[in-house]
This record gives sequence, structure tokens and C-alpha cells, in this order.
Amino acid sequence: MKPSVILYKSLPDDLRARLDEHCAVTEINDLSPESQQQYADALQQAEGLLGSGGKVNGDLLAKMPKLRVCSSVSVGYDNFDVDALNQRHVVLMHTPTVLTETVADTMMALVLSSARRVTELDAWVKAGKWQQSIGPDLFGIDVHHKTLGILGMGRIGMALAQRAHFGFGMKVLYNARREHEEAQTRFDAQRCDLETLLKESDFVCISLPLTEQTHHMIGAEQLKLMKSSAVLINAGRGPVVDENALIAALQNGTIHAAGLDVFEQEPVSPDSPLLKLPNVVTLPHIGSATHETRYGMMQDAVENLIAALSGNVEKNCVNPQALK
Ligand SMILES: NC(=O)C1=CN([C@@H]2O[C@H](COP(=O)(O)OP(=O)(O)OC[C@H]3O[C@@H](n4cnc5c(N)ncnc54)[C@H](OP(=O)(O)O)[C@@H]3O)[C@@H](O)[C@H]2O)C=CC1
Ligand SMILES: O=CC(=O)O
Repeated sequence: MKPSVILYKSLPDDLRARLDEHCAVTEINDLSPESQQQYADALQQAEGLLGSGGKVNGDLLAKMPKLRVCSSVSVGYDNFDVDALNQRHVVLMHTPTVLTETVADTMMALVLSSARRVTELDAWVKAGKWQQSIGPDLFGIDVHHKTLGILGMGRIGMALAQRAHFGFGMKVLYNARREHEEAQTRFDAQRCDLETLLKESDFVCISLPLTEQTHHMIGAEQLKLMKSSAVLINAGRGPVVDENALIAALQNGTIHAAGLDVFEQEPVSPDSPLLKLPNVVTLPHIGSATHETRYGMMQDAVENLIAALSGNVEKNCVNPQALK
């Protein structure tokens, strides 16, 4: 008999057909309390769960006594209670690698657009304000040959370092828990402590996961260490940065600008002061959002689920120890 799975994300027809081949699928809109109530029977029977967004915690697990595999269409898994999964011997699969280059492209886009005021000047031209050549009040800052500091030298950090080093002749600094020899050899990247990175970087780029240790890693104190000409880029997770402290730092000139793909609350509130600041480029969490990459992520998530349901967790598993 095919294992029952809950799908909480729409898939393209071919991927849905592939999933249907191997699993008895119940598709639901999301993991909201309403959906959980409406599909309580299906949740009771499900051995697999595939989707993205929404919290997977002890409460949900209690409603899914037969669950063996979660497959997330994302690399980040801060919305999963991994300890609770481990206790229940549920494995969590995710989609690293397939999205790495695309997210690094997004980060470089944020670096360039905040330094060169791309979105601000685009709005200015479209508002009919281009009557004569711009003056220094609308000039940007150079990106090439500056210093780019990376917080989190993992897969995405490495891909960003590659772009910065080879594409823009930038000096690369990084901070991570361990040394990354490959980054040093390939991109001449220098590992340094957080304080040094913040003091010396022209662009501070965050590609960190959200954990207890990284929550509010960048607050008022850290922002004060940055150059007043520096730009903060965050494409990791919003709560890595204390957003109130960031707003104050941008308003009072402690730092020059910011490029943000992620926010403490998503979607960001339309009332957020960040949306009123011309020196902030905002994106709606689109790090991996290209047709090719989102398809690749969904494909990997389907294959990850099928493999893990048959006991194969060699690739893309967050917690293989849960099987023990
Ligand atoms: N905006 C978007 O759309 C997207 C955002 N993301 C976010 O990017 C994150 C990173 O993805 P990816 O590069 O694939 O992940 P990796 O696991 O490959 O890299 C994470 C890096 O963060 C470092 N790190 C973790 N905790 C700490 C800490 N406490 N102090 C210093 N460094 C730390 C790790 O250090 P070490 O090497 O020492 O272990 C590692 O270098 C994801 O978790 C997700 O939150 C991902 C995809 C899309
Ligand atoms: O934020 C996106 C992810 O894949 O993680």
C-alpha cells in the first residue's frame, strides 16, 4: 500500500504525478489551525508531510502519530522543531545546493542595487523627475574593489564570495564557527571575528541560518561598529538582525544603507518604517525565486520524500540520527 502523505504546497503537474506514483496524497492549503481541523483524519493517517512555510512543532506532531518524514521545500528549517522531530524519530529533509547560486545572485543584486541606488533612481525616473543630469545628492557608492564581509560562510556564503572575488575584485572577509580553507584558497577570503568584520567591511552580508545563537546577532551595538558608509545585506533570516535597531541605525546615519530580502515579520507590515526609507532596498523573500530554481527545489523535495519514506536518507537529510 502507498504511504499517505500531506502536501501543503501546489506542485507542477509532472511533479505531482511523480508523487502520486509513490504516495496517497491529500493536498491541503497550508498548516493553519483551520486546515489542521478540517483535515484531522488525513493528518492522523499521514506518514509524510511535504511543503514550505508554516510551523511544524510538537502540537502538529501530536496530531500526526504515524508521521515518519517531513520534506521541506527550502534549505532553512528554523520553522521545524528539530528536537521534537528527533524525539518522535521523524526525519527532516530539505533542499540545499539546488538554490545556492540563485540566492547568491539575489544577494549580489541587493549589494548592487543598494550601493547604486537602483530602485530609488528607478522610481525617480518613473516619477518624471529626470529633467537634467543628476548631481552628487543622487550619486551612489562603488562596489568593485571594496571589502565584502560574509556572516555564515556556508554554501551561499561561498557562492557570494566567488562573485565578489572574481566578478568585482573585492576583498572578502568572513565569520563562521569554523575555518573554511576552500574560501581562503579560492577567494583569498580571510576569517575574522565578528567585531573586525563589522569594522572593516563596506558591505556586511548575512547568509546565516536562524538559530538560538544567531537570533539578534546584529543589534544596536554591532551596527555601531560598522562604518557610517557601510551597507547591510540580509538574505539569511529576518530575526538575525534586531530590526528596530536597524531602523534607528538607518534613520540616524549610523550606517549608510541596507538591502533586505528577509524581515522579522513576513510579510513585512506595510507600516514598517523600513518601507519609508529611501536608503533601504526591500524584497519579498525572493532569494531562490526563479522559475528554474523553485522547480528544482520542488523536484528535490519530492525525491527526498520518496527516498526517505523508503529509508534512504543519504542525501539532503537534516537529522539522520532521528532514525536510530
Ligand atoms: N532569502 C532566501 O530566500 C533564502 C535564505 N536562506 C537562508 O540562508 C541560510 C544559509 O543557507 P546555506 O548557505 O545553504 O547554509 P549552510 O549551512 O551551508 O551555511 C550556514 C553558515 O552559517 C554559519 N553559522 C551557523 N551558525 C553560526 C553562528 N552561530 N556563528 C557563526 N556562523 C554560523 C555556518 O558556520 P560553520 O561553517 O562554521 O558551520 C555556515 O558557514 C539558510 O539557513 C536560510 O536561513 C537560504 C535560502 C534562500
Ligand atoms: O528561505 C528560503 C530557504 O530555502 O530557506
